[in-house]
Amino acid sequence: MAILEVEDLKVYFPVKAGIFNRTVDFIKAVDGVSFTIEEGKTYGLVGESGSGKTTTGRGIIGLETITSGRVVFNGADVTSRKSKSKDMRKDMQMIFQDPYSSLNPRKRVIDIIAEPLRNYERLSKIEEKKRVQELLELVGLSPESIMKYPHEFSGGQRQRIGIARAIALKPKLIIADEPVSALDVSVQAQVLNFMQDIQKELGLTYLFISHDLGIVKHMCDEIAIMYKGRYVEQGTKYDIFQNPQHIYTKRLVAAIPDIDPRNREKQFKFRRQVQKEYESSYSNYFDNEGLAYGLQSISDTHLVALPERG
Ligand SMILES: Nc1ncnc2c1ncn2[C@@H]1O[C@H](COP(=O)(O)OP(=O)(O)OP(=O)(O)O)[C@@H](O)[C@H]1O
Repeated sequence: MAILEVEDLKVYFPVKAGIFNRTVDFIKAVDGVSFTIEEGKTYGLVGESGSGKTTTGRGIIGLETITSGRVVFNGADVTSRKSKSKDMRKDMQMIFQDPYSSLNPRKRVIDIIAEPLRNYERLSKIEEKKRVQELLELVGLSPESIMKYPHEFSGGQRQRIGIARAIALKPKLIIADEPVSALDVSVQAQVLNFMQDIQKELGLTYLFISHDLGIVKHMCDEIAIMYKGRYVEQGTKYDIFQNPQHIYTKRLVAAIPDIDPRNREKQFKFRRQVQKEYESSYSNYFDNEGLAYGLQSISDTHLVALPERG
């Protein structure tokens, strides 16, 4: 069953200028994005900085005003802020990139994690403490940490606190925006594996936003590649990694480092070949403004932004 359906989502930011502060242009941060996420799956949104990934996530959850398009969550239209019911706000949560700035440094762990509970549930102080301790245990932190402050934890532990807060209300969908990119490489894998464990345990669905194709390969069932607010390609993990069709995707895939030294020569050749193809065939893949074309379907699961044939 589809838990999230996004149809032709656009989020434009006005550019203002002059003494009258008039809108002279728009930044098309998200420019017509459509996708569906099935319950229990992880859908990856990949792209370089500024491609519109974060704005897509923020638009869906209601942190950014949607210019046009439709968002359907669990069968209900939640496109506008007003249409987002209390249940929807509970069922859709976001994990942010930077565990250092997203946790209030002046609040104790108990207050950070209990905040969503206080907004939505009426628990006694004793029940609340018990729930927060259970959540801490679930994310692998000691229940005794409830009186500590964020600075007393490492980066990986802080992200676990952010995750505990996000799962406190037992949401259905979590939008994870670069959840490990602020962490040391050594703790990234731990947090990612832990996210997969709780996904199974709690039946969560993830919209997983990342610039790192290697991480997305590890985490996601379906993947979309974004460039300047538009999709260049969407498909299953196999479609994107074994059969990339858009030159932009090919470049990203070719750039993933292969840790096996025996593959180095092969990878180097592949990279050179892709770069040549990029230079010689750019106009086959991007329009006059350097934007991706509309998506064409090349199989049941695989969409590629190509000029219309004929
Ligand atoms: N509030 C805003 N006002 C104006 N422009 C914005 C705003 N938020 C984002 N943008 C612009 O929209 C575009 C997309 O930004 P967005 O943060 O969604 O990209 P991203 O792919 O998530 O990149 P990053 O990984 O760097 O966050 C960028 O050009 C950005 O400067």
